[in-house]
Amino acid sequence: MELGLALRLVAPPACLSRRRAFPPPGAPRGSSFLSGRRECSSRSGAVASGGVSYAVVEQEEVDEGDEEMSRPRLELIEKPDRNLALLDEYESEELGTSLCANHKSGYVAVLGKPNVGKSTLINQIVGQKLSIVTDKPQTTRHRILGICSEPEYQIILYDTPGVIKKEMHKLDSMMMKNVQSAIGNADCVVVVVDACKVPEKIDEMLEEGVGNKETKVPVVLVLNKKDMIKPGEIAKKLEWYQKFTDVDDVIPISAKFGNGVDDIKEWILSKLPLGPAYYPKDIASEHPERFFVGEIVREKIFLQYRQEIPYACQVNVTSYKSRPSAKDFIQVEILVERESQRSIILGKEGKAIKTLATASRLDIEDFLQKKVYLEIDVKVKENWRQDERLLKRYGYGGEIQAL
Ligand SMILES: Nc1nc2c(ncn2[C@@H]2O[C@H](COP(=O)(O)OP(=O)(O)OP(=O)(O)O)[C@@H](O)[C@H]2O)c(=O)[nH]1
Repeated sequence: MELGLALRLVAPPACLSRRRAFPPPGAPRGSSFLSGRRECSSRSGAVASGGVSYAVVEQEEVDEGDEEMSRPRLELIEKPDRNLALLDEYESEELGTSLCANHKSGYVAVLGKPNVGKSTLINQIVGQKLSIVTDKPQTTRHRILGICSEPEYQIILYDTPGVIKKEMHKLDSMMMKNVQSAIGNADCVVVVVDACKVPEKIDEMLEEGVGNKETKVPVVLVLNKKDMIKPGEIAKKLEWYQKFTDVDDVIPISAKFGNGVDDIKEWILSKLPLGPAYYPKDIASEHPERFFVGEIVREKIFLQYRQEIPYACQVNVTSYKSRPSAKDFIQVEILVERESQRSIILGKEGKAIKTLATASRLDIEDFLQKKVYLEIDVKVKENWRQDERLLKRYGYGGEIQAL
C-alpha cells in the first residue's frame, strides 16, 4: 500500500521527531564537551580541538561507484494518495493518529523569492527549526517538509528554495523543479513577499504549478517583515497586492517575531480538506537526522564565509555512527569547485575550518542532545553544480540517504 510505504519510510528513528530542534541562534550552550582529541595531518599543519578534527584531503576524484552510491536511498514523497490514508484502526493507533471525524490534513507549498522569510515562517508554524535561516539569499536548497500536528489537524508544509529568474547552474534548475512539484501537490499555497521591497506581480511564480491545475488552489499572499516598515506603508502595500494580484487573501506578518503567524495558520486550516493524518503526530519532518546534521554545517558555512564561497559548497554526511556508549561518530565532506575555494575554507594554518568545525559540532550536539565526534574533510569536485548525476546523488533529485 503506497501510504503504508511512505509512513514506514518516515518512521522513527530515521526521521526527525519533535523533541529535536536546531538551537536558536545565540542560544546558551550546554556543558563543556568531553575531549575526543584526534590529530589529523595536513599540508598546512594539523589543528584539532576536543571532539573535533578536520582533515585536509589532497585534491582527489570522488569515486562515482563508491560505497556512498550503494547506501539505501529514501525517496521524498510527493504526496500520498489521500484514499490510501484510510488506515485501519490498528495502523492508526500504532501511528498515533486519530480517526476524529473533523480531522483536517493537507499539503501547503510555501513560495517566494530568495530571502523573503519562507524558512522563518515555516519554522514558526512547525514550532521547531527545520530550515536554516541566514541573511543571505538562496540558503534553502532542498524541498524541506515540515509537519505541524495537533489532535484536530496536520499541516504539511513544503519549504521551497527561493524562486529565481536566472538559472545559472544545473543545481538551480533542479531546485526549481522541486518548487514546481511542491506547488503541483499543494492543497493551498502561501506566497511570501518582503514588505520592504517594491511590490511586484507574482503571476510568474504561480503559473507553473497552480496555473496547470484543473481546480484553482487557494492562495494567500503573506506580506512579511512588517516590523521593518511604517503602518501607513503596510496599508498601501496591502492595497496594492489586493488590487494587482489574483490571490484570495493578503495577510501582513512579522515571521521573525511570530507576529501574525497564527493568522496564517488559521487561514491554512480554513482551506485544508477533512481527512486523517498522513504522518505520525510526533514527527516534525520526513528527513532523517543526518540530513539536518549536513544542514547545520551548511548554515555555519553561510554564516562564516563570504560572497560566492557558501554557494560553491556542497555538504555531505559521509558516515554517521551511533555509539550508545561513546560519542556518535560523524564524518562530513565539504565539496568545493576550485582549489582556491578550498584554501579559503581551510584558512591560514587551518584556523577557519577549525572555527567552522567547532561551531558546527556545538550545534549538532544541541540538536542531537548528545556529544559527537565530528570530522570534516574538504575536497575539490570541479563543477559539481553542473553535474546532474552528482546533484541527484546529493539529494536534489528528490532522494536522500536514508541512513
Ligand atoms: N526583520 C525581519 N526579518 C526577517 C523576518 N522574517 C525573516 N527575516 C530575516 O530574513 C532573512 C531571510 O530569512 P529566511 O527565512 O532564510 O528566508 P527564505 O525566504 O527562506 O530564504 P531562501 O533560503 O533564500 O529562499 C533572515 O535574516 C531572517 O532572519 C521578519 O519578519 N522581520
